[in-house]
Amino acid sequence: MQRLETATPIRFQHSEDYDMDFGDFARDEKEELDIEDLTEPWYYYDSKNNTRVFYPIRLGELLNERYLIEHKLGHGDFSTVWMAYDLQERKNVALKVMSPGGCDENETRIQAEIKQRVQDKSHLVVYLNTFLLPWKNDTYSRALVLPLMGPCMSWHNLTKSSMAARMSAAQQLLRALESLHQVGIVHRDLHANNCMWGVSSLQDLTRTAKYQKLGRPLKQTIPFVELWKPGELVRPASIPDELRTADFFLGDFGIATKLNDPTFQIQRGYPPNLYSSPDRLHGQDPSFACDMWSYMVLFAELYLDFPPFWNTASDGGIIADFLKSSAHFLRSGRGLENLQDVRIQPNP
Ligand SMILES: Nc1ncnc2c1ncn2[C@@H]1O[C@H](COP(=O)(O)OP(=O)(O)OP(=O)(O)O)[C@@H](O)[C@H]1O
Repeated sequence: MQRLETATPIRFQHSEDYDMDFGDFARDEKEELDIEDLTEPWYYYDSKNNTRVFYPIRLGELLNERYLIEHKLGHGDFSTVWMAYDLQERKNVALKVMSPGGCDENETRIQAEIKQRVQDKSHLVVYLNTFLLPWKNDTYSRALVLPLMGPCMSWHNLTKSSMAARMSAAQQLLRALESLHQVGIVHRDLHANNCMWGVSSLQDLTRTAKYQKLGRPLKQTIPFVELWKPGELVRPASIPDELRTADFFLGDFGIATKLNDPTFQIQRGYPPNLYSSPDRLHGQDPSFACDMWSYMVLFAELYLDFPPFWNTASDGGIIADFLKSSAHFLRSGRGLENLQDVRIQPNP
């Protein structure tokens, strides 16, 4: 069996974790397309014409002499998120590795503020630790060590949840927002991908057993870019429903800000249109109201299984969408068939 070689001797929980099995490389073009469909685009790693370059990482790499990268969890516009095993504390964590010059400074600062000032953090995904990863020049990528979460909110998992579980999620999310607003923090990016269910502990499992539950990683070397260190595109883990818990969390504070504190710069950025309050499009200052608008969209989604506005590009815009979804909702539960075809002329 091939062994993991590192400068410092490391201790694993299970002898088989010394194994170098970190998933499978794609064998053909179809598997490469499967990966590319679900991962960050390769050109995010290219420093040419790119202001937010991603830090290349590969499975099996040991970061900060402590975090062994075992799987991929997801990515955003500013980061990649990996499942890692913390060899020091012997637990699974999520590592959010942010590209320099994006929202990294703001997210770290807001998270520090949350850690220090927010009383009830039980529904917020707040960092456990943070460290810097050096590039070959004087640049650094900031990594946040986060508690490992389950899947994001999606139609797929809502349809498998009882109404009681969905309303409990709505209540937990409202508590998360309340605890932020109490200290003057506005999230500004509330949407389904930033809301996550909890996950049952994978604590005592070997890496092989974790791969059996989450799917074996499928990976390819980052193509087309001349990298300064090795890196891989990895298809994210798929967390099965049986591992999802009823706990609900709010994460991603990249564009959050603190009201009435000029030392916090307002980051550019919006949630997806579906969740964005109209005042944002008119350049209004951040307020608690913009979070509450997005919260009500999420609440409607939790209640109905589908978002209240889903087709804003269609004739009639957002008002028509709203009426269409109300009609759909009323028809499904209360038998008002005639509301089916609501059409409104676009406002000139
Ligand atoms: N603690 C966690 N545990 C498990 N998965 C996570 C965790 N944090 C983030 N993820 C996954 O990684 C994805 C990207 O994370 P996040 O939204 O924080 O990145 P981002 O770069 O700030 O994104 P955006 O472009 O939306 O601002 C999430 O949608 C989620 O799937």
